[in-house]
Amino acid sequence: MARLGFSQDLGIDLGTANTLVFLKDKGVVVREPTVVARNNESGDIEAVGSSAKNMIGRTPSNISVIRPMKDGVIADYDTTASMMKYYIKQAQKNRSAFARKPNVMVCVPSGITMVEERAVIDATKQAGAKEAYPIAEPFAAAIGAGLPVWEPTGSMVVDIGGGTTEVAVISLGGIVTSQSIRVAGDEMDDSLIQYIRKQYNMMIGERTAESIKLEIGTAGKPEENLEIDIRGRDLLTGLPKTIQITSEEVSASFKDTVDQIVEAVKITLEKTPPELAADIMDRGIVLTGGGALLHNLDTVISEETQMPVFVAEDPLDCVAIGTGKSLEYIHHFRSQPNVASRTSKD
Ligand SMILES: Nc1ncnc2c1ncn2[C@@H]1O[C@H](COP(=O)(O)OP(=O)(O)OP(=O)(O)O)[C@@H](O)[C@H]1O
Repeated sequence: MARLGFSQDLGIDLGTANTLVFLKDKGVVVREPTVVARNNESGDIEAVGSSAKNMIGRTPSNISVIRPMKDGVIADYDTTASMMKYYIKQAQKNRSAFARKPNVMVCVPSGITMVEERAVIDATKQAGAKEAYPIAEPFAAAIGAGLPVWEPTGSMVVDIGGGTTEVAVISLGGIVTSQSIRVAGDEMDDSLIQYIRKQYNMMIGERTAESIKLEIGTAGKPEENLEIDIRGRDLLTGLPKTIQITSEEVSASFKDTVDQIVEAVKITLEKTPPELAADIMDRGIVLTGGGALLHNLDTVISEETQMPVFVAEDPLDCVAIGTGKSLEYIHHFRSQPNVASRTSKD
């Protein structure tokens, strides 16, 4: 039971696709899509998380489904703050009425601008945080993946989320070099939607595109050419129709995105000092984020870079676990904008 005046601090992975809340001593207690359904007339929130995601493409005119984060940053400030407030409440349902407000460690992309980072800090405070401490997403991902970030050894992490891919080399508690590109899992879904529109004159929704990716998507050429039925709207007749699509077609539509991810990894390796590059060669590159689960992506990155590549355990949870674990070092992070990369313990 919560003690008087006592509050459990939180780590939040505020992602483009998913938001996770880590409660100190408990682990990940909230794992929900970053989606909110709003009533256009009253402005009230109708649903948050999975129930709002289920409404995508299926709403009447008086309800809008909003994805308040885009490319790793806040696209709709008020909706983000309301959603975070809801998740913080959900994470702290056993909180005493007298408990102080929690301190919150919240992840931000490493390529974020000061204005974008300020918006994350302010939204987190508006959602109920006493103080909000930004932490660079790849740094949190590396901690969550169990990499030795505080040691004098090079660790390379590639966090492939919904909106951003973050590549970073970390040593001695700081980011030595990094790349952040606003291309990740959502871009693959978009490319598939565009491919089907051009090739088959058919419109599919983003939820359908994502489920095709999860079912038969691969990076590179698939080992087996699977075929599935998909349903959408014929753009010529306006009527529903079903087509068959193969895993080779799906994977070909992801090629541009996969190439951009590989390029970001190569650029980061080129900028890595030789001692650290040697460490990475020994220990390998670690992939985190939901995009790391794309079939064969580890093999493609390994072939292109000639480095060993591993997918972290629970890649979708790494950033949240990392934000939670860094709560132990909260005094090393300051509640100021633009400290994302200043993560040194000293
Ligand atoms: N099995 C899978 N295969 C391929 N992609 C997957 C799989 N599972 C999840 N994804 C994709 O991972 C992405 C979500 O990952 P994650 O939750 O790590 O992102 P996020 O933290 O919300 O985004 P960001 O870090 O960009 O802000 C989505 O694009 C989702 O479609």
